[in-house]
Amino acid sequence: MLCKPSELSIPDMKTAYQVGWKAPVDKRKALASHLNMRQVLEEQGIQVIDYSEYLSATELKLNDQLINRCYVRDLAGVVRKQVITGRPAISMRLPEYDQAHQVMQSWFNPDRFFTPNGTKGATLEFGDVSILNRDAIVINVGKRTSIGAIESIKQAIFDAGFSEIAVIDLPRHDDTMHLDFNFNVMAANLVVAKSFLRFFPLRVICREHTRYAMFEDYMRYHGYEVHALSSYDTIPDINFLNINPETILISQQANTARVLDHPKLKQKKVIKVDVTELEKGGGGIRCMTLPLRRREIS
Ligand SMILES: NC(=[NH2+])NCCC[C@H](N)C(=O)O
Repeated sequence: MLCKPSELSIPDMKTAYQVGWKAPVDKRKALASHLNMRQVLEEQGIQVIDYSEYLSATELKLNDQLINRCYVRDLAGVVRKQVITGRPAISMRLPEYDQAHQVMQSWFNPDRFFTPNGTKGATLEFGDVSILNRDAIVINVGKRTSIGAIESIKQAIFDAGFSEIAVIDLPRHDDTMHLDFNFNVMAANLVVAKSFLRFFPLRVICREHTRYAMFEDYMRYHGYEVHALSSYDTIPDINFLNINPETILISQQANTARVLDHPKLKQKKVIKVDVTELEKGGGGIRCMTLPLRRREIS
């Protein structure tokens, strides 16, 4: 699932600063980048849906003006066959979460669509969630996602067949905001992470008990080597999308010589796409894509 960028341009640096963006944005350039990314995904055999195309004219009038609407990753997540809806930590994103959830709800069977009954203040943005394998899911409770939200989705995750929820608590800075600014899966046996994650313990919640594990030990336990980066350009380098197990879709701005410099990535097919204008809003390709259905791998 995607959503085209807003109909509003961000005219200058002062405005960009006030809305939490890095730079002014030209809506025409943003749309062109989006359509280009959409085309690449379709060429790769992915069925693409833009939720805004399912909104009524009145709803669209509002949606068109929501500057963060292209960052659909945060809205919801699919764990196995279960859709779980998110809840934003910043109120300017509330309308788009609501609208997208309403559209999505009409696509899925009610027993596959779970809206956690968020206890007060519980927030859950799916840029903070990463599925490691059939057993384990990693969630960052940092700047955007709260520990209370984990309580409300824990049972749904276990019911979906997972046995571990590994909770990390990353620094609450802009460049470490979501898990996917710091960490991403690169291959069946490789994850990329900013090197500072090495110092963080994870709280691993299981059905019956809780244990602690250091980040790298935990990854190793699940068969992943950590490709640790000590220098990086956060969004383009780390916020890429795995289109399928063989192919990575990454920003043109990414330093691929650095990010993809690993023996386990020699066979990887890498597709670069120019999303520079869209990255100015503080999100990258992963943030701009919400995978709903994935191919089962053996
Ligand atoms: N999954 C992500 N990293 N999303 C980034 C969202 C950025 C957006 N400007 C926000 O503040 O919410």
